[in-house]
Amino acid sequence: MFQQSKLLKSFSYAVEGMTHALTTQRNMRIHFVVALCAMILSLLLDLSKLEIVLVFFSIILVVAAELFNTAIEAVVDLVTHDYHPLAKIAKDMAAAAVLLTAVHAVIVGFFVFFDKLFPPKFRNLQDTGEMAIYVAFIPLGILVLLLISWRAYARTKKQG
Ligand SMILES: Nc1ncnc2c1ncn2[C@@H]1O[C@H](COP(=O)(O)OP(=O)(O)OP(=O)(O)O)[C@@H](O)[C@H]1O
Repeated sequence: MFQQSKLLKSFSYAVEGMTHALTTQRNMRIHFVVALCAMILSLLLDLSKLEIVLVFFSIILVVAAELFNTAIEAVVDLVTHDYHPLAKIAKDMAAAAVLLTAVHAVIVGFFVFFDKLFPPKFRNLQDTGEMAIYVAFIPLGILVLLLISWRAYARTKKQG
């Protein structure tokens, strides 16, 4: 009985945290609306088990990252409201983590929903053209990684 009420309490704290994030964070509200649309689309379209798991995994990843981001922002603001380079690093990194999960979700959404919303027969693309759309993500990913690496390298050189 005692254990059960402890468990219920932990659950209610978690719901409280989620509610707080939803009330205070505009980005969280956007994530919720997009997640709702993705779930409704998943219901309407004929998705495989793996596709459903991927969609849910992506949603949970983004929401969890946003919760961590909000938690980090709260802790940083608790420590200081003055400008501090470490506060900036903490907040920027937390924001970067959310961005990464959001990019991942967009890629998963594209791979899962695109063909179902726009079946290949309604598009004027040959097989090679079809593949090119999907494969385009790879050079794009490589380009982004190289750009960030180059930026980091340039900064290290500048700092001596
Ligand atoms: N105390 C601080 N010291 C240095 N830079 C800060 C500080 N607080 C915020 N920043 C900078 O301002 C940016 C925005 O911080 P802020 O706390 O306003 O987050 P936010 O815009 O509300 O983020 P989110 O949209 O995720 O809620 C941070 O990413 C960071 O670069």
